[in-house]
Amino acid sequence: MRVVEASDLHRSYRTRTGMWKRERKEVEAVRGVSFGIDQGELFGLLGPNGAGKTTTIKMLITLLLPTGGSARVLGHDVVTEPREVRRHIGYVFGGDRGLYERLNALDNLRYFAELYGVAPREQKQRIGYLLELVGLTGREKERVEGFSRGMRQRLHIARGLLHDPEVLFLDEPTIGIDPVGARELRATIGTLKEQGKTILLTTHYMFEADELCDRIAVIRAGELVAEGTPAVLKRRVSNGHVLEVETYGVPDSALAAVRSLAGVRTAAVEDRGQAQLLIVQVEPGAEVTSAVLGSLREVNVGRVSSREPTLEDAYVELVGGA
Ligand SMILES: Nc1ncnc2c1ncn2[C@@H]1O[C@H](COP(=O)(O)OP(=O)(O)OP(=O)(O)O)[C@@H](O)[C@H]1O
Repeated sequence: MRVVEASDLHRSYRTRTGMWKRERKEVEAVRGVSFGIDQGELFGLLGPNGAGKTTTIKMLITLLLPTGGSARVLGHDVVTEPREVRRHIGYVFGGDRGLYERLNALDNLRYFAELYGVAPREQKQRIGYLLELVGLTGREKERVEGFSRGMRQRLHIARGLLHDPEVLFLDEPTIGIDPVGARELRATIGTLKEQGKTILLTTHYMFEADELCDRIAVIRAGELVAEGTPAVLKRRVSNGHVLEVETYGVPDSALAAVRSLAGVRTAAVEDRGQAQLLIVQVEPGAEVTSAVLGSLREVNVGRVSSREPTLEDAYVELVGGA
């Protein structure tokens, strides 16, 4: 049995637009999404803004009813058995709402432990353990209003784990957190996985997904466009290599010339301070370096390098144009 199973999930929203002449509009946020997550797996759901990730998660955690299709968590239907589903899941949304600012961390956790029905005699030990897990031991007597974003986010995770759920939904948990804090949070997520939790994670950081996820699904405009391990996605989309050329002012004609070369799959330009980076996805087995440099004869060229494709390259190719 799969721990999380989404079958042809649909969700549309009715919205009203216009101040005077009110028009009803229907937005199809999720259009037939299916996937499964196995016990102990860390599954990543990736996609651009507005792709339907949060809407999908909200249906799985029983906060939103599907308008079509179905989903089960640990065998329980999210529509007909929401209480059973909630008993076994925890969720953490990025951002810093949902904590009591005037209370300290410990009292926040005590309050939510009570709310989630954690037995009184277990509360003390459980809260102590979670404070340790998220690295807030020693800060628990401080009011949340003085906490940094990273500390709040760690407290959110502790809150989501109070009732020791088997399945965790983490929606952009590292958003807005500094690199050191984000790294610590990733380590915490890794620990949870080692403990056997089944986790669904969304993130906009591709290296994070690559580092943490066993399997990834990419969603675009409400539909899944790819699914597989990070390695498979990288190979499936970009089984060649990537050539990077540092340049200073690439005219469109030169870019077009590079794109039309045999062996070049795609080429794009990214700004890097004063310079620009020309990123060329190369077909497997093709050798295009001298031809690319030939197309750039009129252009000031800096460092030239070749590298393996990253998950971000694969992602950009998958959702390109979204
Ligand atoms: N309550 C709502 N009412 C109307 N439309 C909504 C509502 N919530 C989401 N949408 C729309 O549904 C679509 C999917 O939104 P959703 O929040 O699921 O995307 P997302 O992939 O989580 O995006 P992000 O990466 O920005 O968080 C978007 O077009 C959004 O505008």
